Amino acid sequence: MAQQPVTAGTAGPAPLVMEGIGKAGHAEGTQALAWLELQVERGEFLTLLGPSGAGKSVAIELVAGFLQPEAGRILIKGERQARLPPWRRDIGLVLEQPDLFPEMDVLSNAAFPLEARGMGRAEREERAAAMLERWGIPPALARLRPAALSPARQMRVAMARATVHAPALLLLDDPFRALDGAERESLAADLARLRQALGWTVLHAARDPVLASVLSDRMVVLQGGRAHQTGTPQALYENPADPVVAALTGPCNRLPGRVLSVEDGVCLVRLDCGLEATGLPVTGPEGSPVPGANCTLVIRPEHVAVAPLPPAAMGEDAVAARLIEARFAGGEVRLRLAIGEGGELVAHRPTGLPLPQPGEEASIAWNLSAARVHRDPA
Ligand SMILES: Nc1ncnc2c1ncn2[C@@H]1O[C@H](COP(=O)(O)OP(=O)(O)OP(=O)(O)O)[C@@H](O)[C@H]1O
Repeated sequence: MAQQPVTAGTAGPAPLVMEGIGKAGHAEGTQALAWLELQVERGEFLTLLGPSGAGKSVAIELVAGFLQPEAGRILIKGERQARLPPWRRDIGLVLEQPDLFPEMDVLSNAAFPLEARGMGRAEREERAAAMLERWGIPPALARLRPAALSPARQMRVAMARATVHAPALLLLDDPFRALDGAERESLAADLARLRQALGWTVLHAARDPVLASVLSDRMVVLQGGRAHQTGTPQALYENPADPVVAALTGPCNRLPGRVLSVEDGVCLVRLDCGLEATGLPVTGPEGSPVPGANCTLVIRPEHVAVAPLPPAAMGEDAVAARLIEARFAGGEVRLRLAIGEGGELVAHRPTGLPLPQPGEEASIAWNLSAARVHRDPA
């Protein structure tokens, strides 16, 4: 009898639901995950973003079935997974290392999930060869052992193996981390293109916010084993819930200060370095600044303009600054500036603009409407 085509489904329950997941950590009394709740929708690319030790890998391993939660439940396409071993789950999995079977050739590696599901040799090899080609592995490499391939190509074979059977859920535990810049960009571009074309649903764990933002529909910032903030990459970048999320989602300046007044949705802050910043928008009820509260002003480096001019020549709201250092970084220059008394700020400016020299008089003009003020925790 002809095999059913292996394609992603189009209807039914969410590919992944994690409900109230708790998992004890290695150390006594610690929680690797504490009440993690999330749902990945069909065709969605969701990234768990967080620092080392946030619980990203534990979350992936729980979904894969290598670990069991002490609390909560995991459903894949509405089906409870508690009693299912990893090989019975409707998933594909790629870890930081390709972990290919060293004794099998490239084609057999990529065909393995189809073989495990009972598909005949000719058909599974045809499908695996097609998936390898989609991932940029030409037929000429099919009969080689994985060790004969570069690490980047091995990762592509691992991607083909994880997707050849069109799993309900593709689990990626930071497969980009060990790759160099160009390989990483190229693999990410292929992943973005293929998952769009083939409708894959992806749960991805990452530390690099830029790569995660490019790939993801939504991101969950994991901190201390909990979902700290969830949103689109842009929403998290522009409106982080607190300075911690701000720092995890991209470069930012975090300037300590005190709220002087709050009126009509904007506040005035006196920074610890002596400068006053006014016109700062008050966002969200959580951590909203109140007069007298200690706070942190968060501003991204691209919202700080720098010029080799005295403040009076730069504009009304310009602030005197002194350049500490400037570093060329491709399309931008990264500047470190001293402001006020003991304050420091990083600015990223497009290359080609006139910039001050180290030690020279300069000014900054910051776009405070793009800054955020967060009340410090009590
Ligand atoms: N199998 C396990 N059982 C219980 N706790 C674990 C297990 N593996 C890791 N942990 C603990 O869970 C916490 C989260 O670890 P995890 O490896 O998930 O972090 P991570 O966010 O993936 O970090 P990284 O980015 O460094 O990979 C750590 O405190 C770790 O010691």
